Amino acid sequence: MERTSNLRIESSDQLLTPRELLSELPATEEHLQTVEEGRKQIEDILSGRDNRLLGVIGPCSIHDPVMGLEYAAKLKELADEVRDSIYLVMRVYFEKPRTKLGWRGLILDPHLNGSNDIQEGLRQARKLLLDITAMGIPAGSEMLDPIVPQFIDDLLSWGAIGARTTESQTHREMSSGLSMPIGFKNGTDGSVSTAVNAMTSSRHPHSFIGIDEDGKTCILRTKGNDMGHLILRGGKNGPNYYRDHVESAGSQLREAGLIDKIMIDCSHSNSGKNHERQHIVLEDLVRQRLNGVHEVMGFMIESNHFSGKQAIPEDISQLKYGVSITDACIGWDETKSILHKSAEMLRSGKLSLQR
Ligand SMILES: O=C[C@H](O)[C@H](O)COP(=O)(O)O
Ligand SMILES: C=C(OP(=O)(O)O)C(=O)O
Repeated sequence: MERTSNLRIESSDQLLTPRELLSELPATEEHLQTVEEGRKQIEDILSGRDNRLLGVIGPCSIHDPVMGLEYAAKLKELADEVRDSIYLVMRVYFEKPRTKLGWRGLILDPHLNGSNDIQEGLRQARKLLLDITAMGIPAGSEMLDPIVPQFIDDLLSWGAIGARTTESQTHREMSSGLSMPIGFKNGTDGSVSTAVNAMTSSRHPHSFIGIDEDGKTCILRTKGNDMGHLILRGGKNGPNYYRDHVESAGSQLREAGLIDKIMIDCSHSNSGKNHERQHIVLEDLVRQRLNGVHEVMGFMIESNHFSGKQAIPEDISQLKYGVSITDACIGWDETKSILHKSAEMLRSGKLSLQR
């Protein structure tokens, strides 16, 4: 075997098991109540029982848990202020898929220096989710590595499958066994049918190879996830948040017998990767909703303490506080202002969002 196998494996280090991490950092009744309440509110919005918009909002990626927690404290206040028209879930993204190469997120590389201390990354991620849910804020995250959910998914109220992995069999199977509602992004090429196919697949039971709480390889047999939904994020030919796109996607979903409530990603290819355009997308989707486009059920916004982004400096101590190290985000002042104005619009039925 040594002659033909593992030829490109440099080394392998044993990781603590999910059970070990969960007993080191256990969820209490308080955490579980936040998670369950978040899932219930999201399910109500997806099933049309709750008429509010769902907003998944937060940094493109978490690179500093302290900063993430400080963001959560601000979000808590804002969430309470807009709660009557918008239900907010914090975007707590720990894993980054990359177009080519780049920093892969807090779980993979918590020290931001390529040392890839994954065990510490998992610990920091779980600890932050405990701190956020203890504040009563539901959390959502992209599910990228199929082993990672065993370490953190008890603390998540919402999950996403990203544009680069919506077509992946592994991610469809994983989603079929996840306990929370899962949003599927359309493909990076703009293909909505990729996500519709993913939703169809993940609604059904699957059997695949995974790990259990003790890290033992096992056959996981899933029940299927009936809370899959579509996220329109634009594609290589431009945005896909306009009314025509939404209505056409809605028809595709109904034809496939799937949930026809759609989340619109205000960032990525819907903003042309220009964070300063996210408010335009938000205004448009709120207006659509007020004009009776019932498919629009929510939005995603990339927001941080301060706007823009920064490259990771050689000397990590030179990082600017509260600025994204992945996609550019809007800052907190703009976040507050556009969410308040959206909430006001939804409340009063007015069709314009003044900044
Ligand atoms: O939201 C995150 C990014 O858009 C995604 O991870 C791809 O990033 P990249 O194109 O910079 O690699
Ligand atoms: C990677 C992301 O988005 P997408 O999959 O749409 O590129 C993201 O939301 O962080």
